[in-house]
Amino acid sequence: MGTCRAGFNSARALPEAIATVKAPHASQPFDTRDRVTSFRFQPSRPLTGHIRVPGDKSISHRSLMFGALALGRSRISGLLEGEDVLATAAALRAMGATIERDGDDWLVDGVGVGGLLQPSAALDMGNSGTSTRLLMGLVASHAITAVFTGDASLSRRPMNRVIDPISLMGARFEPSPGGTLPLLLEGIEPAVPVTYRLPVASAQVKSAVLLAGLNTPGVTTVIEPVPTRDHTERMLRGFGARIEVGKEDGERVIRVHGRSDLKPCDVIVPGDPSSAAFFVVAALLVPGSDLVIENVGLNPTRAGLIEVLRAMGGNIKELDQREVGGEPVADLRVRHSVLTGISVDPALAPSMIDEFPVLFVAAAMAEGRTVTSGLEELRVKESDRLAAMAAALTGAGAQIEEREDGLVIDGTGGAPLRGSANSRTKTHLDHRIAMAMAVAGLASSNGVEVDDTAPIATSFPNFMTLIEEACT
Ligand SMILES: O=C(O)C1=C[C@@H](OP(=O)(O)O)[C@@H](O)[C@H](O)C1
Ligand SMILES: C=C(OP(=O)(O)O)C(=O)O
Repeated sequence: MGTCRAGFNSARALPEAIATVKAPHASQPFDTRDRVTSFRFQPSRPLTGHIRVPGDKSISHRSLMFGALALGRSRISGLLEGEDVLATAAALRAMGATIERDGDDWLVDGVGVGGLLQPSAALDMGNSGTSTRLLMGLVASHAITAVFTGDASLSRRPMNRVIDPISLMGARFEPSPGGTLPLLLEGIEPAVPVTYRLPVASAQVKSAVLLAGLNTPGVTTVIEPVPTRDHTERMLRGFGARIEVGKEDGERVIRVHGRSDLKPCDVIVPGDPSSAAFFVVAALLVPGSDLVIENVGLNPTRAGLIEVLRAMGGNIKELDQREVGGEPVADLRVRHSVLTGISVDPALAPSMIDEFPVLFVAAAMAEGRTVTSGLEELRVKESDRLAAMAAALTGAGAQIEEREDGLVIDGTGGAPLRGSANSRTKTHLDHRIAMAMAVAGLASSNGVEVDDTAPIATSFPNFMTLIEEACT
């Protein structure tokens, strides 16, 4: 097993190791527990004008990670300065990378593939599954030991999906019961290359294995039966990694050749389609709206929501289609539309996995029934998003049936939601629940109370400001 540099004694039991290194939580900028803020989202005027949502979260995490592994200086424009991405930045700094703001850009001075250093304290991942799982992959093929901690939501999420493949590569884990955080990871150098077929459609698991492969001699292969977001593949190519993507027997196969240098890059991060989604649905639902959301990333592995909303009758036009930083981008013009319920093809789920909470809001005001299925993954996000949205929308006056793998929603036919005045959405530390129900409030007749808006800052720090901008 891997040799341990100074800092951790890998033979020590996990709780003791964590007690020694645990970062003081209250001082972390991404800890939401001390600043619970409830807010009542009131019926809105039409959404109009032009807005710009912040940078893509997935691309922002990856630009910091790949910049940290490159030899030299990368410049990132449009980085999302949300708490999740800042957790990634803090962890990479703790492992030797230099990451600083430079005007509106961010500069990353990398340590080279294989050059990450032993962190001297636990890596606090806050609320961020992407930070945790991708960084576990990076640490796995270095001779370092790290403890990963997170908030109450992240500490409930399953990590065995990453522990399993990374253990095959030789890394050793001491997770908390059920394969959760806090966990200790003892990396190994050299790790063993594997061929791994993903048992679950997850870009985080795919990326964790590929990132472990970067510092592993030989070829690490991931077989992806169901395609998921492909930012890791696209960006690694941009950073000069030796990576091949092909199709074999109908499945995507990705091969990364380890131990080759990454070159620094200038990355331009497009606007996040998962953040734009809240404004797309708000503009579709609030009568009189005509809103342009500029610079939205429309990578086909992320654009499922737009396809579904159009199939429901949503008036969404792509203006000025172009390429930004290797990703398709357009400005979206969205006009109020009367939506019709549909049966959502479960094959589309990976391309809109984070957008279901707000799709459920759209469905709650559509004409007729919307049926969703194949969504078991939503139960292991920041919250159980099927249960949380079923409860929240029922409180807001919608007709919902919760099934094991999806929701069935009977819409109002365009009429605003009319919840009881004292019902309150429970967000369960989940930014997407908070924002989806904010949209429900804008389209309601008497408002929707959200119990805790603090988690919104994990992915969309200026959400409230943009609502004001679009609604006035
Ligand atoms: O790779 C990524 O950047 C992400 C992958 C998705 O998670 P899964 O891989 O768990 O589906 C998504 O829900 C998350 O917000 C970001
Ligand atoms: C699931 C999400 O993020 P993560 O897995 O990074 O916490 C999300 O942003 O909706």
